[in-house]
Amino acid sequence: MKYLEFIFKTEPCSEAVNDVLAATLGEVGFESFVDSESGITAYIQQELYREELLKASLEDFPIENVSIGYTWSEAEDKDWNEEWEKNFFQPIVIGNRCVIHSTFHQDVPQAEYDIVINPQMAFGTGHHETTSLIISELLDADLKGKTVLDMGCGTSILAILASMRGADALLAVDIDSWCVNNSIENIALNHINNIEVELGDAATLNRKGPFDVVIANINRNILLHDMAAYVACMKPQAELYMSGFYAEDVPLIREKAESLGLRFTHSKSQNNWTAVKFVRP
Ligand SMILES: C[S@@+](CC[C@H](N)C(=O)[O-])C[C@H]1O[C@@H](n2cnc3c(N)ncnc32)[C@H](O)[C@@H]1O
Repeated sequence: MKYLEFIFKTEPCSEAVNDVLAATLGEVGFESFVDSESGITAYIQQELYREELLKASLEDFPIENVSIGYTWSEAEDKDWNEEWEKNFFQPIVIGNRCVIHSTFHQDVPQAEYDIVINPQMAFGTGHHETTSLIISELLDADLKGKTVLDMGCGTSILAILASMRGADALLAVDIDSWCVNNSIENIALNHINNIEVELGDAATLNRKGPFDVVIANINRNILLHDMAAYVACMKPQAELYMSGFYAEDVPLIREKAESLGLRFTHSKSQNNWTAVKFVRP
């Protein structure tokens, strides 16, 4: 999947301005944000980019007297891979119980659950708040013998942990063929044999399941759009864990989930990124 890299310059360049800019960009399809000295760098899937939406959102920027300029270019696939390996991906321990590392790491800390992944271009090393929040939820959940759907699986890190915690008959789905291939590789690296991987989106869920647990760490707009399809393949008493949005988006997510008959259990946040849990009564 091709990504575009946007370098935004903000004036004044403050943390508050850059946080609001990241939230604004998230609403028009941008996925990841890196702070820089003069603003932020943000990434969007090429096919999701709409110039008119970006311009309209910047015109409506909610803080007054801020000027925002940008340049963009195509992000090279191979650079992402190298960047991850060189700069970003260090072993991480979550909840003192789950370590995530790659095959190239030495001196990996010991933990109850040891997940090895080669992320390449797929999202999901445990370093992003949204992944870490869902991992914490899965460490608390009773997954023994449960059927699990991992929507937007990325590296399949969440499905792999769910399988290690006793879940059975898991399905991992991603819209990006890079993620599907990477998931297959990671599942094999962890010697797991009960996760199926499929390329697709919510449309592929027709007649799948029903599942005891559904996980979806994607983004606010896709969750709002696809939540009905997730609920349609949940058993009674099934749990739905979602992340990929900010604390201020919870009322919207909750309103949608409750309109589909789900019961809100709780939400948890890290650096304003938020995960929620719902149950189907
Ligand atoms: C934020 S990443 C989460 C990856 C991993 N589950 C984790 O928690 O680290 C979101 C993933 O959702 C995938 N995705 C985006 N839109 C999707 C859709 N409509 N249906 C399924 N997957 C989608 C992306 O390709 C990406 O791999």
